[in-house]
Amino acid sequence: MEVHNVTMEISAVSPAQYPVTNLPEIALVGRSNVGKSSLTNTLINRKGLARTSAQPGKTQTLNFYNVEDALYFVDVPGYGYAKVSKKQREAFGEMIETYITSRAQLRGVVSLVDARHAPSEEDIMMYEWLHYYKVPILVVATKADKIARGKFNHAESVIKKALNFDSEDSDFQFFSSQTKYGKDEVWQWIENHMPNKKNA
Ligand SMILES: Nc1nc2c(ncn2[C@@H]2O[C@H](COP(=O)(O)OP(=O)(O)OP(=O)(O)O)[C@@H](O)[C@H]2O)c(=O)[nH]1
Ligand SMILES: [Mg+2]
Repeated sequence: MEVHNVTMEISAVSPAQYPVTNLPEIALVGRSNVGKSSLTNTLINRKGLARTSAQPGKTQTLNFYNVEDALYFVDVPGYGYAKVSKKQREAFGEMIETYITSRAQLRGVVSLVDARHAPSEEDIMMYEWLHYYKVPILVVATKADKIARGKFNHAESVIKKALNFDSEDSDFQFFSSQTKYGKDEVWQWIENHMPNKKNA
């Protein structure tokens, strides 16, 4: 998709604040600092629309980015950030769970993991949980610029094995917001999950 117009439309913590539209939505989930906001910026060709930071825990609400009035990207707070209080972590968990289980126009979830490491317990739980709710999942192994191409196959099999990856309803893609590797493929996946996709 050629993206010209993007606005950060709504910051929400509860369903009453979600945008009232029927546009399809794609959510981005993953550990804090894994690169969700960077992926958002890369996909929409903006350097700093989604706030990124070397400090984890930057994104604290569900941020709805209206892309070309065609869909929303929903940037979700990262999990697994130790410095967030237990209470806040529970509130984040509830916010994400409510969104994913109740949002009719959610078309798919991009679940980010770090290409360099085996998925964490929380990555595995997130994948199992999305899978349980039958949400289409694209596992994106990000920061791929930090590993050599020759290690891609190995890294992919480590990640898929740990996740107990089910290729029936999940896809996998390496990605780098630094080199833009995988950007077209991620867009293609998103477009394939739009209700009005062409050539369907
Ligand atoms: N080398 C490299 N660094 C990346 C990549 N993606 C993100 N980063 C860096 O990782 C850090 C965290 O990126 P963010 O996009 O803010 O991460 P986030 O997942 O949105 O984090 P939270 O909002 O805390 O959940 C930043 O310093 C980014 O510059 C990538 O593909 N390659
Ligand atoms: Mg973020």
